[in-house]
Amino acid sequence: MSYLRGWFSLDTSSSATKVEPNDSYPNQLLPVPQFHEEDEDDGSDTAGEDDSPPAFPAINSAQRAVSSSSSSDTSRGLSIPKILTDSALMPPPPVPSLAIRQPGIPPPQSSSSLLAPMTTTQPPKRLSRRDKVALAPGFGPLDWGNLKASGQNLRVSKSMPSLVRNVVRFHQGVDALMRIPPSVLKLHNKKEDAWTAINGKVYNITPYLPYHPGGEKELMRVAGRDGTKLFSLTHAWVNADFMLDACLVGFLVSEPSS
Ligand code: HEM
Repeated sequence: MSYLRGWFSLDTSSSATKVEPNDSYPNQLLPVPQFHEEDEDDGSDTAGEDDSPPAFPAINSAQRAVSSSSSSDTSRGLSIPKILTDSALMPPPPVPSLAIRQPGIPPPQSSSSLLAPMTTTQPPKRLSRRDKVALAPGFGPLDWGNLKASGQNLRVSKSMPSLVRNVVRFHQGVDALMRIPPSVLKLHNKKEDAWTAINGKVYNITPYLPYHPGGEKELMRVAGRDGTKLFSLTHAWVNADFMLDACLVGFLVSEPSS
């Protein structure tokens, strides 16, 4: 208890008694706890233990001095915040009338509108120039996904020359991909036997032709040659690696020097 005595070496009894139950002391300040001399060490281990917390802020602290120097709490913004009723709160924003909105027609002008700016209601000009081809029933993106997952060998096509088919099958059999120079790639430029190279990988695009959203004609423009540039210029966002993974036949290599 000696350390406690140190804390309360000042005249605690007098400062504590200044706080009357009805005094309007600031909310933040707790009344100074009463300190009783009789509680002093009486020889037993626990009898003199005082569990009452120390005054906070400390009795002589600057905080206490400042707060007790002013009589009005509200003058220093120390009042308890009031809970506002619904009617005293800010009204909610108006509900946007999305239902009346039509593409290309400006929405009603309102400064508080949450609608997207007008520019996004028009389709991008780039897309309107494109020829999106109506695919035959059963040839949508999901159907292509199902065909890939079916386990059917898409690296070879029934329509391709049997010699080519056998070479591709042979490589598949030994789990090796072919090294294809441009001169060989060039031979595969017909619908029934169409290969193209995208980012160094050579794909058999014949099975994908009826599934291509841009149409067979456009896709055939890259048959028998490196289509990386045209592919990227048309739709760089398309993941050819994923779309055609089941059609991979080999890698494009430079022409062997003989
Ligand atoms: C060789 C691999 C190719 C693959 C895997 C492929 C795949 C795709 C895919 C998935 C789409 C739909 C994209 C979308 O809706 O955002 C598409 C659209 C299209 N593709 Fe390809 N494509 C290929 C090559 C080409 C080539 C060489 C051309 C020729 C210029 C072409 C022309 C188009 C066009 C015009 C569209 C329609 C774009 C649109 O709807 O805005 N594609 N293609």
